[in-house]
Amino acid sequence: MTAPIVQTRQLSLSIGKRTLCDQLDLSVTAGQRLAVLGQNGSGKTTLLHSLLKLCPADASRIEIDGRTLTHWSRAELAKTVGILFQDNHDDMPSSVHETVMLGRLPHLQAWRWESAKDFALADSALKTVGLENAAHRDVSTLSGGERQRLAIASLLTQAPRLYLLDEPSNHLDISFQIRTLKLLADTVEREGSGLIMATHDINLAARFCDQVLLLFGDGHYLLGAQQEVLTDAALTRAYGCEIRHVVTEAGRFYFPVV
Ligand SMILES: Nc1ncnc2c1ncn2[C@@H]1O[C@H](COP(=O)(O)OP(=O)(O)OP(=O)(O)O)[C@@H](O)[C@H]1O
Repeated sequence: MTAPIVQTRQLSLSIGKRTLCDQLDLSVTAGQRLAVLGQNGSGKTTLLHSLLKLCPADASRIEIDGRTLTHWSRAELAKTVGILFQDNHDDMPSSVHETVMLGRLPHLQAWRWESAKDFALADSALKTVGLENAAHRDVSTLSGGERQRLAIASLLTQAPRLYLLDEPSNHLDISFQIRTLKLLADTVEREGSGLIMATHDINLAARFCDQVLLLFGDGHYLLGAQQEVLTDAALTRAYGCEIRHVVTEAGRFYFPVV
């Protein structure tokens, strides 16, 4: 069996006195995609951030490439783990091209400028997300969806071994949601990297992820193959509203019953 890229061993996450998840054993191997689902405030972002030492958690219970997080420096983590934050605030004036080049920053050796390969990766990532004609524009002039695509291009330029995505479909229209998630899923499969995405979209999770972690917000969770976890009963319990599914020629679709 392939060694996990990321693994947690009995990881518990709490905020104040509230337990978000209790004794979580998750693992993502090369090519795997895990969706994290749950109500607002159930702990999805906290889990993603804990895997990158961005919030307090017991780092000795998290392993990246077989090494506990306690032994990873920030610089090493920046080369290996890439994160798409839920909200991208670009307060600094910079161009689209400068922003996408930031993805190469962790890979640059001290006192070395970007190489032709770095520029080629950035150009290719911009083209992939359809922003090649906006390279010289200031980021502040981009629409919300274009900013999200730029953030994804930066992540592709970083080419991490583990992709952590917090609401990757935010701001994207329905066509770009599908295109972007297909692109990320294909990238992960081709590069043998791993992906964990927090999302509110059960249908995107079902379509693009093979595993699902469903958080109930009280420390309990379900983790497993997506068909096993994404049952109407489990989703209804997790979201506190009735959820059902239909099976169509295009696949399984989930919807809330009003
Ligand atoms: N620094 C903090 N101080 C106090 N409470 C916090 C802090 N960070 C997170 N929380 C709380 O922890 C809980 C989990 O937050 P988290 O952002 O992980 O949820 P989420 O599942 O990603 O939510 P959403 O779907 O709304 O993005 C929330 O109730 C949040 O208010």
